[in-house]
Amino acid sequence: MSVEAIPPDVISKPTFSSAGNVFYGLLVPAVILWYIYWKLSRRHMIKLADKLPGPKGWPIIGNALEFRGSAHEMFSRLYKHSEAVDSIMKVWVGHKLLIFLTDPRDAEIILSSHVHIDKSNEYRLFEPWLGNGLLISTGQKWKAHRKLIAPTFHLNVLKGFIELFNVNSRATVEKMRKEAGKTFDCHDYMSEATVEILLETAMGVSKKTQDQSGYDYAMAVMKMCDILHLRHTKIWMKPDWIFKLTKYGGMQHKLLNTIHSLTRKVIKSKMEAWTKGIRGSVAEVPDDLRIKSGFKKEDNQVKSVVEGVSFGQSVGLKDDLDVDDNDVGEKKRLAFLDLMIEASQNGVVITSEEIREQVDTIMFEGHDTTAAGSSFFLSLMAAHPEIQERLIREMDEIFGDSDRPATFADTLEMKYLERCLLEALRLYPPVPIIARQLKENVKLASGDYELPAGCTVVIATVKIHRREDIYENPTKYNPDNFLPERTANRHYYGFIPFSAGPRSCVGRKYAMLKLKVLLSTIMRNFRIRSHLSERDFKLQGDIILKREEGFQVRLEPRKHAVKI
Ligand code: HEM
Repeated sequence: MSVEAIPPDVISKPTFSSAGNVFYGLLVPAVILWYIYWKLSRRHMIKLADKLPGPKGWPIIGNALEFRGSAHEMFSRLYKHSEAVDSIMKVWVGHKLLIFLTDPRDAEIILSSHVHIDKSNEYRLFEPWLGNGLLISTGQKWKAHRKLIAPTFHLNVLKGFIELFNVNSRATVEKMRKEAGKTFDCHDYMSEATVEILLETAMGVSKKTQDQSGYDYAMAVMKMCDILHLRHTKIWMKPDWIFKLTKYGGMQHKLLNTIHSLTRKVIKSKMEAWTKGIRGSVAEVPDDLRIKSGFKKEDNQVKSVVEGVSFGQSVGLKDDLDVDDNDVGEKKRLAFLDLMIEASQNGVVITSEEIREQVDTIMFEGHDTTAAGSSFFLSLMAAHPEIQERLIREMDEIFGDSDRPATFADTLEMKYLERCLLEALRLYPPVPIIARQLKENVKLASGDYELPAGCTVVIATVKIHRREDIYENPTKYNPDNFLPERTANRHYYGFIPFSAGPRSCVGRKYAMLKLKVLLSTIMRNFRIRSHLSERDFKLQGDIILKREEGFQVRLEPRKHAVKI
């Protein structure tokens, strides 16, 4: 029979099925061989992991199916599993071993160490965005840059930002006033405000000279976080070559253009000012505000121990942000981007590419975290009217009917606001987990467990903050949890919204001071209302903790509103 005589469908079928057979015939043994090789090469890790509690998984994929569904579903599922175990839980995601820790004594072993400071592999996905900036760098580079950057967030630098915190907080109140009476998502306003405040303080440029608004930047960051979260939780999205083929690869490319174009403009405009001999922020402070808010001598006389307690840190435990003023020479007391540029002029300490990476890092870490923290704070005020009334009384005691801007001394008087804020960061820590890659085995303090080298250890801050043995009635929003007598004997690692130890947050004092000025300005002008209670919060354990349904609130202008 000639080939032409065979009908086409008869020819194509066996050809296709034989190619498929060959493919599957090779794939299945390849996967089995890889699995055997992996089991043998990781037998030490697997042996130690077998002794740890955790949900049962499947061969090869492990517990990867736990990470299906929306960010809220994933968060709730993992949270539920963690309730079935004591203070440690292992999860296999394919061949990756994640170990969640929820005991403050174990968190201390990891976070206080100078050995376990390497970020886990998951942070690698941030590289196209943040390069090798402070958040993900390691070794000598991290050490040198941390030493350079930490002093730029010293309290003496921050006190110089108070006027700009006020100017921007008032502008935010003015924008929000348009929403009075309507239900809206306050997170959008908080994001824009925190980006613009960073531009005008740490970066020292005027938000007016940036033709792209802080809002566009903040929205691009939010979408980037969604993509990164997707890649963290869906194992097939991890290899770069697969990711680039998906629609998300193209989206990431566009979002990074928006993000990097803002940071490039910021650096360019700062460099121009620098070459003209201008140091410090070029942002405008209206004359009347400058005169009224001018520095009081006593602001500078606040002892660092008061500042230590006031900023939510335990007395006696100091880190590189708590250096005495005498240790920080006059020259070093420059704001972040001023100092970066000065250092780069000397050539050796930091290159211009490294400056770009650090600016991207500070812009991201400095705005999304505080936007989430302030949005949770406002949502909680709406959900707890009696707490809100007490806070408003404190505002009235400090400011009376006056529309004067807040001074640094005022922020120290905001004791109840501080407690409300710390309690918001306890129940809803903007960074809900912290992950590290272990280079060596680690014995835990909470039980007879040993973590194997090579695993990813995840400090579950959000769970530590809700432990019954640390907080009475732990899921209740109760600002009195931060009364001095209650914090005095608490385990230091029982409250770690800013992490702790050598890789703790460099921006924590900046964050607290800025939030006090921003939130007090809002509370002097509005009462916050909502039809939702705290039980309705659907948490989304993204890179940054958020509410899936958005931060819906309604504003009720107060009688003695601050005049703008
Ligand atoms: C409420 C606000 C904030 C919270 C809850 C927060 C929380 C944290 C946490 C938990 C870490 C450790 C992350 C990890 O190890 O994976 C961290 C690191 C960091 N934060 Fe913040 N942060 C806040 C605000 C800020 C601000 C305002 C800035 C800068 C202006 C900032 C800059 C950084 C940087 C650069 C790091 C990396 C430090 C290092 O690895 O040496 N953060 N932050």
